[in-house]
Amino acid sequence: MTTDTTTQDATPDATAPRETVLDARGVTMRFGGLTAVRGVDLTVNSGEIVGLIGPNGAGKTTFFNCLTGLYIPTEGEVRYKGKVLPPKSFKVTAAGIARTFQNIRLFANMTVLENVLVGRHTRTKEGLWSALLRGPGFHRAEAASRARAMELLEFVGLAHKAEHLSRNLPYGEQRKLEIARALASEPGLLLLDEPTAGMNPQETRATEELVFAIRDMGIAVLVIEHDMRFIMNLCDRVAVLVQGEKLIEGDSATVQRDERVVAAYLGEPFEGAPGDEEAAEVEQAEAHAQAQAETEEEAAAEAQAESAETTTDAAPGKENDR
Ligand SMILES: Nc1ncnc2c1ncn2[C@@H]1O[C@H](COP(=O)(O)OP(=O)(O)OP(=O)(O)O)[C@@H](O)[C@H]1O
Repeated sequence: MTTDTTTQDATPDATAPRETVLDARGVTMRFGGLTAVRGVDLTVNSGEIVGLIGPNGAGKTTFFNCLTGLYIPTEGEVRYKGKVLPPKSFKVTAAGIARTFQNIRLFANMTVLENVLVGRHTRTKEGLWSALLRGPGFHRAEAASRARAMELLEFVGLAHKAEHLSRNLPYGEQRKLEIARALASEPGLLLLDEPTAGMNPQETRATEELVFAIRDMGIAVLVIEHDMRFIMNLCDRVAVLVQGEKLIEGDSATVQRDERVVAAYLGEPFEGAPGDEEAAEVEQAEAHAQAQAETEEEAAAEAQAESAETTTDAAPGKENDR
């Protein structure tokens, strides 16, 4: 009976009305003369896993940084559950958005458990005096935090390593720990920046299951990833960024079929693609260089054949010695 209730509570009701968790409108980010993100709109609703893909340098991480207060967008607005987000990352975390980083950012000399406890600080109500005096309130809060941190480690499969130093974990487990730490702030939206980078296929598969489980806990997910199979299996919706602009957004099948997306990934220019002319110039130069190299090779082969004819009495094995 108890188990049934828990399962039902954890699984989002597909018929329940969707709430807009994240609403980014016209987000633009310029660095001097470079526009890394241009006028991007994106929403994430409760119960959704949304993918953000695009070639290297497309602006995905910059967009994430605009959502999490690391960057203040040059233009545009980001709302979380209807409220405009404050331009400070710790306030964004307190509001309910947590993230992981492309380059893992753990406290290497802290234990696995301590890393998760750090992630709980935005949810700990005990103030400075309580912490200094270490009164009963502090001890109660600390015990509750540790219990929750252990639950989260259990959830990601790292409870047995709670007392290990985080720097001693294999790479795949460090990524899991980053996720546990992000979950420790009890977010309503989790942003994952390349969660499977450097993972083997089994670890990637396990991460897929983990993200589904996070969604089933009632947390909406926005994920950047280069592994297409992972994205297509996982996401309800996928948005594609190319050179800072949103090229297309749709379900996995629609995005996968779109020839502009295929072209952007394979590096093939599509009609009207930004940088078309430059790509054509590079192609032309490469073709020219190759033709020249072939002509030189032919000339060298001819010269070699001629010299072989004039030295017919060369000792056996001479050819190999050269
Ligand atoms: N702080 C910064 N200052 C100047 N330029 C930046 C800064 N951050 C990013 N850029 C530039 O903005 C563009 C987008 O970079 P970004 O890292 O957001 O792309 P990305 O899609 O996340 O790439 P990748 O998939 O390789 O991680 C790049 O041209 C990058 O060099």
